[in-house]
Amino acid sequence: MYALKLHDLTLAERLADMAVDALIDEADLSPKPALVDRRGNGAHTDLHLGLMHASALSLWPAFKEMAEAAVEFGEVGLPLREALGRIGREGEQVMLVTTSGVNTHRGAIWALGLLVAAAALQPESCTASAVTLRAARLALLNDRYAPQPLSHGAQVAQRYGARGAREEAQLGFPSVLQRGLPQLKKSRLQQHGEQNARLDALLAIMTDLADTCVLYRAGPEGLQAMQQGAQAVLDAGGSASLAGRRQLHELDQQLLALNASPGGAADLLAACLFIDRLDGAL
Ligand SMILES: CC(C)(COP(=O)(O)OP(=O)(O)OC[C@H]1O[C@@H](n2cnc3c(N)ncnc32)[C@H](O)[C@@H]1O)[C@@H](O)C(=O)NCCC(=O)NCCS
Ligand SMILES: Nc1ncnc2c1ncn2[C@@H]1O[C@H](COP(=O)(O)OP(=O)(O)OP(=O)(O)O)[C@@H](O)[C@H]1O
Repeated sequence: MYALKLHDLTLAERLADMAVDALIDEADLSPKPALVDRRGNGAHTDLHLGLMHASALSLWPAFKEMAEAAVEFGEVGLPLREALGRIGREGEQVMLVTTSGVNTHRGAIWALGLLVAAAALQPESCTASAVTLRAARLALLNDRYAPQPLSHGAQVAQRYGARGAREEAQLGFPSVLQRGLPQLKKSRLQQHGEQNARLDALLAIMTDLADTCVLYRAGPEGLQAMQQGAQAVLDAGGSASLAGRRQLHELDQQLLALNASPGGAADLLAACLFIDRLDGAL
């Protein structure tokens, strides 16, 4: 009887494992303000934790296929970009079948798909800055086959001129590189515990993000409440401190009252956890 060893997995399989792990860790992290977590559904009537897990697992083949496409094409270019677009759209259909039509991970497929492909292109060069730069170069290419639906993100981009998921990737994930990852490392160094460090990373992302989920559901008022409330938690000492926890509870209540779920920030936390694990892992 042989046990399957980690290094028996292909590069694409290991990257798909890491992407799904990041999604499950994000979903499980609690207490996240107004998001689905171990406590409940947050501001979502149509989501729950089991659905987030099932959705994350259903995306494993899509992430694997994206990594395989990157290995096959071997360089950043339109053929790879358009293959990723096709696989991403197919992954979205699998997600929607799994969830009976509910959007659980649309933004996550986009962000993690690009990052998985960027990692597979050059596994020996997977520092945070190297992998986000390659992901940005992929995101900048125009997929000729992408449909142009009037998505929630497109609607608030028109209404408020907000920078959404596409631009965040095209800029090389500044919310992850400049906010999430530094805060994750800082809170770990302060011995705040891994769960608190991850919550602090999510809050750091929320302080500055134009989260189009929040803008669509609650307008600029909701976005301001999210950004300022997240900053208040960090200023009070972060999620590991009692004062920070009180602020976090207040932020949760405020965002729930506004129906303002920061789904974009949650996706970027998953991206942050993925990148954090990538460095030196391949
Ligand atoms: C670019 C995407 C995310 C569409 O973006 P758009 O803003 O138009 O759509 P939508 O309103 O549905 O929002 C997408 C999701 O992004 C997340 N998000 C919201 N705000 C932000 C933000 N500022 N930064 C990052 N993510 C965000 C949220 O989870 C949101 O639900 C993507 O779905 C897409 O275009 N896919 C096409 C298929 C493709 O090319 N796939 C490639 C896979 S690598
Ligand atoms: N833990 C989480 N809880 C809730 N949303 C999350 C979580 N993690 C990631 N998300 C992201 O949030 C998005 C879902 O948010 P939302 O329901 O506002 O999207 P929508 O489909 O645009 O809006 P609506 O629900 O109004 O139809 C998904 O794209 C998903 O990637």
